[in-house]
Amino acid sequence: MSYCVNPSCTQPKNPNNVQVCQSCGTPLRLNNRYQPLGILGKGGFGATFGAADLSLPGTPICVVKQLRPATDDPNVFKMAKELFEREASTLAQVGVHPQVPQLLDYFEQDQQFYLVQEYIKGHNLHQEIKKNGPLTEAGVKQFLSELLPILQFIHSQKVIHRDIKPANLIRSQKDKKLVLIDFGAVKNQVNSMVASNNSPQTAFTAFAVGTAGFAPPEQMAMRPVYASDIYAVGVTAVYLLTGRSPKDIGCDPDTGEIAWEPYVDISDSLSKVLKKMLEISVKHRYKSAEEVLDALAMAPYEEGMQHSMTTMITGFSSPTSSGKIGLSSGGRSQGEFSTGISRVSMNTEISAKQSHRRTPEATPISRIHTEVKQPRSIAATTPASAKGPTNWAANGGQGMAQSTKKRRGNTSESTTVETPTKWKTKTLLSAYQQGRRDFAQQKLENLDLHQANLPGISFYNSCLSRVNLESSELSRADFGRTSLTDFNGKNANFSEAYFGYADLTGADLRGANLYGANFKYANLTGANLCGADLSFAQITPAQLEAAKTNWRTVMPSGKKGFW
Ligand SMILES: Nc1ncnc2c1ncn2[C@@H]1O[C@H](COP(=O)(O)OP(=O)(O)OP(=O)(O)O)[C@@H](O)[C@H]1O
Repeated sequence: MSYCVNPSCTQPKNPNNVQVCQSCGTPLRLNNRYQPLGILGKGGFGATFGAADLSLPGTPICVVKQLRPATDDPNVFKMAKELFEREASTLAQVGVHPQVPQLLDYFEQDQQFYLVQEYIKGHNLHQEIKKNGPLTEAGVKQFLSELLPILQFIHSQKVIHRDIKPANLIRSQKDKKLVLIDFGAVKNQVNSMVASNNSPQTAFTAFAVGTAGFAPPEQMAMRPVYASDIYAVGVTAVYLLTGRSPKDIGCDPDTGEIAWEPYVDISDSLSKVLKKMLEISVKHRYKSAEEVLDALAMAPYEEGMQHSMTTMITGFSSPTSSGKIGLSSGGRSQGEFSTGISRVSMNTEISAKQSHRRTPEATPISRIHTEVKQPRSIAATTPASAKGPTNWAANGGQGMAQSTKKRRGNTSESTTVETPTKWKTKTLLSAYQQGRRDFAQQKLENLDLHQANLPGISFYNSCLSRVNLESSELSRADFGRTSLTDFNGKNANFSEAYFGYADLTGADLRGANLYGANFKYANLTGANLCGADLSFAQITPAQLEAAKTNWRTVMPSGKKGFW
């Protein structure tokens, strides 16, 4: 089929072999090269088409965005054209990032402007949530650790996206990477021009500056800043956690803030980060993607410190304000990175315990820390489909190890800990195949998992010393605080995996794909990174110094053997 790009054509569908529209006579080839096949979306500024590039072997599919300047004034048209060209070069600049569609071409035809982009095959996050249900806390953290580095990159190129929302984030079918689409820069730039010209009829039709509910107030007032994208990422994270759009959540009538907190059941640390991302005032919001990544990386430490202080003051470990129980080591609260399902079951247990326990002298602090949040019914918020095996994040509760109660020291304080399951290669692979993704706090030493296909798995705070993961698929896996000493990760795919605070002493990562991996505060002493790909990885020169690298190692800069 050939699709007519004339917006007023009444019969845009044409047979494949015709050159001009049978209904309105508009040429069906753009720039003598692109054959529009169908419409993907339509707005006031133009439309977006899927098209075949006839000039290339195999006629690959691409995306053609049409921009219509609604003007008869030649001066304004000239200005719009200049702006379009300038913006096309900006899009070309950000399109070098592998998680942004590449700009393939741009041209003008019949007084309309066209941008040609790489076509990203896959579902967007709006579709994924509709199909599989909301994500767990771990899933949302994973999402943030994937998206924020893209934001870091585009901001470093002095570009503000202005329309971040679930529908503009496609999970690429090819490599499962998240791709940020729809840079609204062109139409918004032109809109600003229209606004400054004070002649609303002159250029492209003036349209929304982002999407209502996702865009912050300063952007709606036509004053977007980098932090405007951070706000939109925050709203997107809330959508992923709740499955609700901002319009279905509502806002605080006094402050104008989106009132999302009653709809989620997440750790205090993530809640704090989201709150700051969603600050109405730019002054109080995170200023950069890096600040958010830092806050997320520090969050477990902060909770650990808070817990230690409680222990010092009350003399024993007690539940935190969110109902989680601290570990005796003073580390992070158990279950902090677990799925919503596992956390709910743990809270239930605490609630039951609380009624039997002798409460310590009620100092204000102990009162705060023994307050237990009512567990929310997961069934009320999670659709049945979310529990099915296709949901990669919401079903971590499946096959959870049994909970037991332990007495600690002579304090008679009891807590709930998960008894580590004795995992074998077969049981772990089969649990993963059945949909389980949460393998946090497990003992998995010496397992043979070579060539395993485990994308998105969470081994948070587990022990994987000497595990064989050679040539395995572990993109986006969570190895936060995991012990990976002397493990074999040769030629494995760890793209965008999280290794924050992990111990990788003596790890073998030769030839591994570590694209975009996050090594915040990880110990890489003696780790072998020869031939590994560290493009866009978050790793410091000191960490690289402590590890082994060679001329084949692709450094975060994208260059071989150079920092
Ligand atoms: N590079 C791309 N690869 C694959 N699909 C794309 C790409 N760019 C856009 N799309 C899809 O095309 C459709 C239309 O996109 P487009 O950005 O033109 O408009 P929109 O998102 O409907 O509106 P707006 O730009 O006002 O947000 C969307 O469904 C989007 O997912």
